[in-house]
Amino acid sequence: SVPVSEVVGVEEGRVHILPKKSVEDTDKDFTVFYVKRCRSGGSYGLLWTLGRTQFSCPSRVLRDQWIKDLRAAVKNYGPLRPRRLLVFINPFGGKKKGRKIYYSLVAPLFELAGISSHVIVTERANQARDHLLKKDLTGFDGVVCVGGDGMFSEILHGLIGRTQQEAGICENDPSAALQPCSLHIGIIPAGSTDCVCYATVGVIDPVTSALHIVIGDSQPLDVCSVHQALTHRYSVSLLGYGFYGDVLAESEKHRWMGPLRYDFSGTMVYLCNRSYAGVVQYIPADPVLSSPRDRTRCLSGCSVCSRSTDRLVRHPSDSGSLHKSHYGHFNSHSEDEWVTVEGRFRCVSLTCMSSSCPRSPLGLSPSAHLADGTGDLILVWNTNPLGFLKYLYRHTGAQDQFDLPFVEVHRVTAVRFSLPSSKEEGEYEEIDKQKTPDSFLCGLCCATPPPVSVWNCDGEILPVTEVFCRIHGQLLRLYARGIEDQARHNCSE
Ligand SMILES: CCCCCCCCCCCCC/C=C/[C@@H](O)[C@H](CO)NC(=O)CCCCCCCCCCCCCCC
Ligand SMILES: Nc1ncnc2c1ncn2[C@@H]1O[C@H](COP(=O)(O)OP(=O)(O)OP(=O)(O)O)[C@@H](O)[C@H]1O
Ligand SMILES: [Ca+2]
Repeated sequence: SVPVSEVVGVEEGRVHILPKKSVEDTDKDFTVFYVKRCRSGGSYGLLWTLGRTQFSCPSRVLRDQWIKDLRAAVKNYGPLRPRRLLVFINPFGGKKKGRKIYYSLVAPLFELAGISSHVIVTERANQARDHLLKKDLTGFDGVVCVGGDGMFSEILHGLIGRTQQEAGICENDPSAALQPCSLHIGIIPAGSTDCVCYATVGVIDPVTSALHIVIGDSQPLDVCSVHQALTHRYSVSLLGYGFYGDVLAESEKHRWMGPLRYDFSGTMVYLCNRSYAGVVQYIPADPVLSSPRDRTRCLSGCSVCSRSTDRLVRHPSDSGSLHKSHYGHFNSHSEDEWVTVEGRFRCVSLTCMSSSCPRSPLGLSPSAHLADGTGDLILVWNTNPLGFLKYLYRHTGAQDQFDLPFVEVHRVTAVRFSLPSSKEEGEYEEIDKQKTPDSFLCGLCCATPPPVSVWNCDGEILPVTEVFCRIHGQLLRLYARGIEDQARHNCSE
């Protein structure tokens, strides 16, 4: 059996869609297309492909009746199925195959499902963000991003910005309760790093992602806002200072290497053996609800995330509406709720989700949740080179990277990072001014290592040191359903 919610389309005759469309127009046949699951070699989640079954009826009348009823059933069962989508393709992302991926694998599925799309192939960086901020978006049910994490970040900033503009909310105000976005985002992976796709679907596969869009799956997602002075950025996968900031800054110099630049830069930065002084403050999340060390995984239908949705609905300040952040009373946090730690760190990372990716199949924080309104703060204190290598290496397998004496992980709702006050006032500011991306690292020959790092915000450099971050529960919705548990589904190999 196939659940009606997973039927993609019903066509007259004997029809094939992928890899190429062909129609044999017969009077008594019809073809049903649906989601078919298969195991994915190596990845954590399940691959979805387009299944098809042909039916033959004794008469044309009966065939037409079947088609009509099936189509009506599909329509009734899919309240969130998109009808009209705005699609942005980054033609230069990853292996520059965005256009081909969209037109050969995704567009035919949209057509089969009766979805109309307005496609924009971008001509410059930030075009998609600017479009979402300024242009008319009436009539669209969602936005599709064909590209990698960088392109997703554009869509994220455009959509959150537009939603706040329309709601009259000031994004630069760290205490503002941000308005959740009403348009869904679909990610068709076509970049060199597709971490958000991997962490929300479990595989990097355009057809799987397109099918999640077609059937109108909905996965809420926590977003971290990062504030400094009067600027703000958003992050979903990694906000990292120290090692991850340095790796990103170094990798910008080696763009020509493609995705390999992260391994190269990672090795270089590792060999530089740096640590940075800082003061980290955080507001712990309610420990009764979950813990980053509880060894659970946020999978499709996750109960921790569902309870968080319930909290959103029940919260008295939210007037029973899902479309309001449950951190509306942020200002009511008194200073004594903040926990403060100070010292030298190899890295300070904050992630709203597990951030699993092919490089690290369980992710930066394997038990983090996609939509629980919290983030995991990982503090790696300064340690010897071998210890830090052990920490990094544990990301590649199932060994617990938090079970090390110099690593701490906290589930939090807000984080502040600042420089220790013992330093002469203004000293760091001076250093900040001198720092340019080119002189930031000079390989292994550095005589005087820089005293400050930069922040890596989902793969983009934030050239600031002191930040204030807040997790906004379920600010976004993706056309996804989280990682499906392989054990709960029958699937072909
Ligand atoms: C010994 C093996 C160590 C393997 C360590 C693997 C740790 C992997 C953790 C990955 C976390 C990814 C989080 C996602 C971030 C994305 O929003 C962002 C945008 O795409 N990506 C990056 O910033 C890109 C950040 C990329 C960071 C890659 C770090 C690679 C480290 C390699 C270290 C080698 C040391 C070798 C010493 C001999
Ligand atoms: N037409 C364009 N020309 C140049 N840059 C673009 C264009 N469209 C989008 N971009 C930018 O390209 C950057 C990288 O895009 P994307 O994430 O899709 O690919 P990627 O190969 O995974 O990149 P990276 O690994 O560098 O993050 C994004 O930050 C986006 O703003
Ligand atoms: Ca979370």
